[in-house]
Amino acid sequence: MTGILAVDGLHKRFGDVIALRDMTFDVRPGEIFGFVGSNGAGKSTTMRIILGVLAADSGEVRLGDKPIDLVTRRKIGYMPEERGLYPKMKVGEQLQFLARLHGLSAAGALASARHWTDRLGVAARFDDNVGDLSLGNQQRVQLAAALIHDPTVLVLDEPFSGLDPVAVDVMSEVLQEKAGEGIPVVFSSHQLDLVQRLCDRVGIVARGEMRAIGAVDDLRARGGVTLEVTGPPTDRRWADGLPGVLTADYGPTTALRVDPAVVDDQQVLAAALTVGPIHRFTTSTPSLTDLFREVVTA
Ligand SMILES: Nc1ncnc2c1ncn2[C@@H]1O[C@H](COP(=O)(O)OP(=O)(O)OP(=O)(O)O)[C@@H](O)[C@H]1O
Repeated sequence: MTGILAVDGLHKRFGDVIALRDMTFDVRPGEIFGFVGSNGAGKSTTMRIILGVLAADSGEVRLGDKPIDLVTRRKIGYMPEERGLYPKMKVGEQLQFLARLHGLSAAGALASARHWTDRLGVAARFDDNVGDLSLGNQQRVQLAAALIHDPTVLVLDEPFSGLDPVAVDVMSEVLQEKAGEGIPVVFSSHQLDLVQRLCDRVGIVARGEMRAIGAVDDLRARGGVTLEVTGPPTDRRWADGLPGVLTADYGPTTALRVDPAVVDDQQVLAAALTVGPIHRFTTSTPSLTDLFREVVTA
């Protein structure tokens, strides 16, 4: 049993730059947690501290109930932002070498290297030097390197950057599979459509601080719901004063910001029909991208 990965109150300063202020979140077993934020927000710094590559000025990282130490850190599968493979070493040799470092037997290391290169679609490159692979294929090998020792936690810094759509699908499937085995999975990404699709929960960071955290749908719902109505004449303020209608932006398509707990969409539709025919009536919630913009620019 892995337990919760808890990042608790991390502070980190580089000279005058405050990289992290009270960075706090947790990732539960079986959960995929998306870590998003603008460039320089502090994602890589947080991940490096989790891995112990960097020390925090204060705060703590725990796995289960215990502060993370050298032994528990070895159980983490990590994909660093600066990809750390040796370009002149063969794919298979490199993976076996990393597996042996994690304590696997020679036979176990070979089996694991074969398994992951096959699973990630780079089996044909087993005997090629890493440096001769395309960047996307190198990234698949980098993921294999993170998985080679059957980790009980996954911490991946921008695993999707630069991947083609097929590789994105393979990477997504593997992350879902590992979460399905009950391990905590955290990854950073700027590809918010992917984060929205894959993650159970998401944390949005800006300037070293966690600004919003929660299930993607809950965060989106917090951003409000908009009813869009196409059809009624634009000069009639037909929605003013209806229960649950917060603002109304009249036009060829009228956008109503509504409180979903109060509004009755059928009442809104009936009110619209009193002034003219309705051609379209839809509900929309903000995307993760809308929310991200709002949070990081606040
Ligand atoms: N070794 C370092 N020395 C000095 N400053 C650093 C160092 N590492 C990070 N920083 C600074 O700390 C802040 C956070 O950087 P970090 O790399 O964690 O951001 P990030 O969210 O991963 O960004 P990106 O999305 O661009 O990768 C930035 O202002 C960065 O310049």
